[in-house]
Amino acid sequence: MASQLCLPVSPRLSSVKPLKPHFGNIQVGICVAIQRSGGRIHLVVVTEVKTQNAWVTVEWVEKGVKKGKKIDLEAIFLLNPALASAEHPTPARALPSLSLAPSSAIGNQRTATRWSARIPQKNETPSGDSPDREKHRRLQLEIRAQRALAVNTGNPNYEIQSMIEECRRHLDCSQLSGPKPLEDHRICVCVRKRPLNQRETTMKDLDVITIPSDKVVMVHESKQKVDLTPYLENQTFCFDHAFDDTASNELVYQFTAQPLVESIFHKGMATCFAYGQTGSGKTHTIGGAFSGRDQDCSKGIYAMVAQDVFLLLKTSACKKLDLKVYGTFFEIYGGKVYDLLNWKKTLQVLEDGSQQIQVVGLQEQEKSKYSEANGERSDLK
Ligand SMILES: Nc1ncnc2c1ncn2[C@@H]1O[C@H](COP(=O)(O)OP(=O)(O)OP(=O)(O)O)[C@@H](O)[C@H]1O
Repeated sequence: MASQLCLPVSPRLSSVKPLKPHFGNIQVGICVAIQRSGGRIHLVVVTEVKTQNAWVTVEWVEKGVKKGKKIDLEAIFLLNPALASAEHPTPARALPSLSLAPSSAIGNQRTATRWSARIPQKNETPSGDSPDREKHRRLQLEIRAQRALAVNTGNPNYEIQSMIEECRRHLDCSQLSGPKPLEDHRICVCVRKRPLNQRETTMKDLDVITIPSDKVVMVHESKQKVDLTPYLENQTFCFDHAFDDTASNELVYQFTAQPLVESIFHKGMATCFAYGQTGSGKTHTIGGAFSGRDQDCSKGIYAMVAQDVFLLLKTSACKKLDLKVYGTFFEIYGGKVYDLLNWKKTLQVLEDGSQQIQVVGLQEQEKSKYSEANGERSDLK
């Protein structure tokens, strides 16, 4: 069984020079596995071969930064025995290697030069190791190659996406915890990341947002150095709460609108609104998730607020106060205001004698239970 691994290489790595025979199949531009001092094995690209000194220079990108290292030939052959020629016998403790050769897909020097890697066939077991260990290593290499293939094939954003993933792997997540309840702020600003949708995933759009903690949003920006080496610039922004793309509407509600509901039962005034560019998830959050054209209104913040309002009304403290719930519903669209409970009647917004903004003539409806309040919105959808 043979697998193909495609890796993009940097601009300076594209020329392929044939080497003297005792260097085996090592040549500039190929990918080889190396072992770092910490024991981690990863793929790098050969950028220079020093025939006199028997070492090669390799490069790779880590945390968005290009790194390089000189490596002894012996160490390369140890991890990549298939690259060793007959004049350079494979060391006894050789690992199964990726047998690498430039693929035919060589195009634009800077971005499209690719290298293919072949996982050794089952009967190509290098000598010295037990069959079990050998099998395990081959499996690991195969998994790694397949993962790289899955991410890399045909993805023009592969290099920058890898940098973002590398950055995420190295983020200090030690302070990560679930969101904590709101402190007593008069204004609370929260941000929610929505997942990439089907179209964005198909187009292999970049996921440039990371939520490293419950209050921080990180935006990854792809930049280029003067020598055209790509690198990441990460901007961080702090908010009262930051929700990642796995957060549910319930969680968002719990840490945003729910404390406001409680405050209105203590003579407070509260406003909650969603703000964001089109398609960012305001309707999903406030109104509920869509399944095709149907919206599950019970999973939206509107419904959760209504539910809690009527629950709190039933508590003995509120019953004594004989409180009533009224709803109004209007839309601001194209600079005009429409009353959604009164056949979209156009309304005027004016300031009253005490400098309060009023939507003049807005219809108020009394609601006595949750289903009425919730049904009201569904009818209008
Ligand atoms: N957190 C999320 N999880 C899953 N899907 C989401 C999420 N947020 C948004 N979506 C999906 O993204 C799409 C756009 O979301 P939505 O319609 O809520 O955006 P919007 O901000 O209301 O856009 P507009 O301003 O154009 O009305 C919808 O298909 C929605 O189901």
